[in-house]
Amino acid sequence: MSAYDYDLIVIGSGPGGQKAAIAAAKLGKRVAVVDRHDMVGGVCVNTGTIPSKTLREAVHYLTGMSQRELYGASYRVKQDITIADLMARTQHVIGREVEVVRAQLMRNGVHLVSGLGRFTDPHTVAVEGGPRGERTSLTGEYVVIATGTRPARPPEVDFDEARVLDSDEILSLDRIPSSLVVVGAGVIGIEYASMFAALGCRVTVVEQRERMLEFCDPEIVESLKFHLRDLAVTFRFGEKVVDVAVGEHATVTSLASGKRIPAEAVMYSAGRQGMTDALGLEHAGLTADKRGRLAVDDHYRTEVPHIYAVGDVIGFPALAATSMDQGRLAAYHAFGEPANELAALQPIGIYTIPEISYCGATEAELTSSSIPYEIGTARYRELARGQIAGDSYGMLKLLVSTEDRKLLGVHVFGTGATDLVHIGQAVMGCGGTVDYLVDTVFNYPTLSEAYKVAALDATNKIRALARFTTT
Ligand SMILES: Cc1cc2nc3c(=O)[nH]c(=O)nc-3n(C[C@H](O)[C@H](O)[C@H](O)COP(=O)(O)OP(=O)(O)OC[C@H]3O[C@@H](n4cnc5c(N)ncnc54)[C@H](O)[C@@H]3O)c2cc1C
Ligand SMILES: NC(=O)c1ccc[n+]([C@@H]2O[C@H](COP(=O)([O-])OP(=O)(O)OC[C@H]3O[C@@H](n4cnc5c(N)ncnc54)[C@H](O)[C@@H]3O)[C@@H](O)[C@H]2O)c1
Repeated sequence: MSAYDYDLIVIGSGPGGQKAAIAAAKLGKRVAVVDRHDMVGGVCVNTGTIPSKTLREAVHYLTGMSQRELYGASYRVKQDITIADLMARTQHVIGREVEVVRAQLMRNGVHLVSGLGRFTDPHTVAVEGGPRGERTSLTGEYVVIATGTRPARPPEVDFDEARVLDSDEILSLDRIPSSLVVVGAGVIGIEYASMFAALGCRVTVVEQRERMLEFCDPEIVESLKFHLRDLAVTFRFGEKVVDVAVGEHATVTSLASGKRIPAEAVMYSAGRQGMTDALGLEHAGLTADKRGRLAVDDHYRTEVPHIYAVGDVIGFPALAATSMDQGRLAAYHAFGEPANELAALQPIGIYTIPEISYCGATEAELTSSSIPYEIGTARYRELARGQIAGDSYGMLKLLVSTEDRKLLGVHVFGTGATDLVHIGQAVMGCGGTVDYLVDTVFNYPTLSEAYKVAALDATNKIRALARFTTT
């Protein structure tokens, strides 16, 4: 008989928490997951990834954006798109996803305990605030903290849930604003900026840094900026917001440079804060940094060996995909189950309109490491599938080692980018060369054919160089 109620208590039911719980349950362990009744599935399902990606899909479909190349600039699936049109799809998908999470936990015998968890000692979690106000206390041999993050709110800004909003509240807007200031050009800011711009809203993006999405390929970021400017987005880089004044019908955002920007609404997407302040960390022997994040070792173990932390609460890369694997690996480590480390090669997908995705090295990284490479490019407009889909701006770029012809990086912009990237990831993961892509037959007409076109482009350039060198 164990001295504890559970072998594992997981705090937070987002991607990290879910996978930690299910991995432990599959090993025959007794597991409880604690989360608020209305947050099953975490930030991912309720306020973050799933709503934003469904909203994007609804915007993309209803605005007819992807078909305008074929049917003209005035093409729309629906003339007056309302917030209700957009939210109907979003709420439907959230509801389904919550059910999927509940069913998966239930059929694996994981107990879902409603409320907020707080340590009272290193092995005990008190749970308060269930739907009927119940309180309970659970003990566990191991604990996984997967409490994620919430939007960071600068203290000097008055968020009013109507005109000055964070990225959670943007989902409860009661109408599509005619103009919007987006503060912060991180991934969240740019994804929402592109959605509102596609809806015909005049968007101004204010970013204190000189550039946006610095980790991406600059050529692709330029293409995105070009597209967004074309949709009436204004960028203010190197500018800091110092004040937001709210009137009855509008807001005015003041920048440190003295500029003032009127807009119907303002959305803050200026980073996120770890959800650790209400966890009673002091009773567990833990401390968080000033952004609420917890430090872990290579096995996701905190400084208290039986307490693990996974997902956004441990910081970079703060993605749903990585959080899931961290949760699984934490549970395996706790219960001594052998597991491989995660592959170092991880993709990035940015669901702007149009979307961006990449995997592997960027040109800047290769240049600074003095690794010689050649570029192979395919433009969607030269692919039959690109023409059929009406995507004339998309592109795929391969970075190929001129020394051993290995694929070093793949960067995609346009339709299907976040799926297409995985072909390049698989080739790179297996140490493949550009010749594999040249020698492989792709379905025709597909966007995947871009790999072949880009591979031929790269090999033509490498051959030209080889001929020059040998003559
Ligand atoms: C707008 C937006 C868009 C995003 N888009 C993408 C994307 O396209 N792709 C991608 O990979 N990632 C995306 N992300 C990031 C992704 O959502 C996160 O990486 C992921 O949700 C983190 O998972 P997690 O396991 O840390 O838990 P989270 O999903 O953050 O959930 C944490 C859970 O813990 C609960 N919790 C907190 N404190 C307590 C407590 N004391 N007791 C009990 N429960 C508690 C919360 O209620 C919440 O349900 C996006 C995020 C946002 C905000
Ligand atoms: N597609 C995806 O994978 C996806 C989508 C959305 C979110 N996410 C995750 O969510 C995390 C958080 O995203 P985020 O965009 O909120 O955070 P972020 O920290 O990446 O970006 C915030 C930006 O706001 C700027 N900023 C802060 N204060 C400002 C001010 N006063 N004036 C002007 N600019 C200011 C910062 O310089 C920064 O560039 C990301 O790191 C990412 O991991 C991923």
